[in-house]
Amino acid sequence: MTTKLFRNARIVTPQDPGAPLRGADQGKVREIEGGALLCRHGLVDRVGEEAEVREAAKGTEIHEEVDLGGRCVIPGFVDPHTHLCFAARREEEFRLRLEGTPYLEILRRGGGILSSVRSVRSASDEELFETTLGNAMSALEHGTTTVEVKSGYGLDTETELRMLRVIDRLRRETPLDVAATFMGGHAVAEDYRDRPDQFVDLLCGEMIPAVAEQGIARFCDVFCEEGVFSVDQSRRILLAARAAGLELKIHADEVHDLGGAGLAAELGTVSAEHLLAASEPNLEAMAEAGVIAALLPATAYSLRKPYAPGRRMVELGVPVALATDCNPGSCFCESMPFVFGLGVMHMGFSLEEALVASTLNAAYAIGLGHRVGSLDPGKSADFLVLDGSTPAILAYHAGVNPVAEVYKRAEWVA
Ligand SMILES: N=CN[C@@H](CCC(=O)O)C(=O)O
Ligand SMILES: [Zn+2]
Repeated sequence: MTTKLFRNARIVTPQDPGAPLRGADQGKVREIEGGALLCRHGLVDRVGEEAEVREAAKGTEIHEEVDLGGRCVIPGFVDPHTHLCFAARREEEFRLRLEGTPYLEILRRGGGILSSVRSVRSASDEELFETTLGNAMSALEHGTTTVEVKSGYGLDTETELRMLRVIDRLRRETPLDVAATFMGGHAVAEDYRDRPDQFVDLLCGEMIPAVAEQGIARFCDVFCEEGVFSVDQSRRILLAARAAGLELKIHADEVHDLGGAGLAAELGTVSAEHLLAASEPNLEAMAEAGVIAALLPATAYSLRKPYAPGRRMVELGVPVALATDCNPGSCFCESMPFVFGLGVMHMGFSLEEALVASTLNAAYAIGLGHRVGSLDPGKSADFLVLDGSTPAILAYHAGVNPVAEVYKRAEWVA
């Protein structure tokens, strides 16, 4: 382990007050011209103007100095919502959607998520890992240094556990920090199509206890949506998960305003996802309960839906995070810069608000705010060198990868 000094950078980072930023603070960042970052044992030790950092480092042996050429440095992206563990793409379905078939109609016909369930069940562990690894490495090249990954293409105990083991292998074999989420409540399994409550029984009575016993997931998530799980069924699943020691997330009001955002507030989930159709009173309730909105604009783009009311959420005081939702159906996108750009161009976020949403608040959305998401002393030295001098490059240089270099724990990884 060495001490490294990264210098000649324009550093832009949120400063962590110990909680997600919201309301007027959603865009609060620190900008340091001529900045330097002193890293020790893979952690941030000092950050500030170069002279100040050097002064503080006096007497410390610096093993390596890196000149970052005046480029912009931001914290590594945290992607707090993905389904990137899958076995096969669904290009044909994308074509169907372009031709007008709604996303939920494809699921109702046995395609969509259920088609991914069939391909995951028939893939070997190695095949599943290879595809997952490819998606994760692409995310890393686009600046994601910490990622949440959900199961949910198994829908039976054995395959859900298998997915979670693959996700755990991703954590062990790549530089990424990985948060695992159990999402057996992603759709009603085909065998249970006519008896969804029995599938909920299976989730609560068998799958959740098995996942909790193995300790391989931190969160439990559920798809609360018309034709998938009702608010009551979602509540049952989430309460069983909480009783088993899992933390909660919910896919809420993605297509219809079913009241998922209200359930998130009622249960005090860590985050609520999507929220394209959420009602204003339920968003107010989320603000009151401190639930983080994990917004997924690349999904709105891919589904050709109106974007979630991100600006309004900031006004209401809901802490906002951004994520890719990378999955083979509704949104095949592993690029946080693309998501950042959509947030700025279509959701009314300032550059600083989008930066906080995709770093610090995203870290809090997966319970890792104390370790990653900002360049504060004591946190993991995860940072990106952008191909530009300000974070504007992320939205301005569209359709390409504006991330020039990726460092994880102060090591160059991409
Ligand atoms: N909407 C539910 N789940 C995913 C899509 C999963 C899929 O289509 O495979 C989402 O968040 O968009
Ligand atoms: Zn999702």
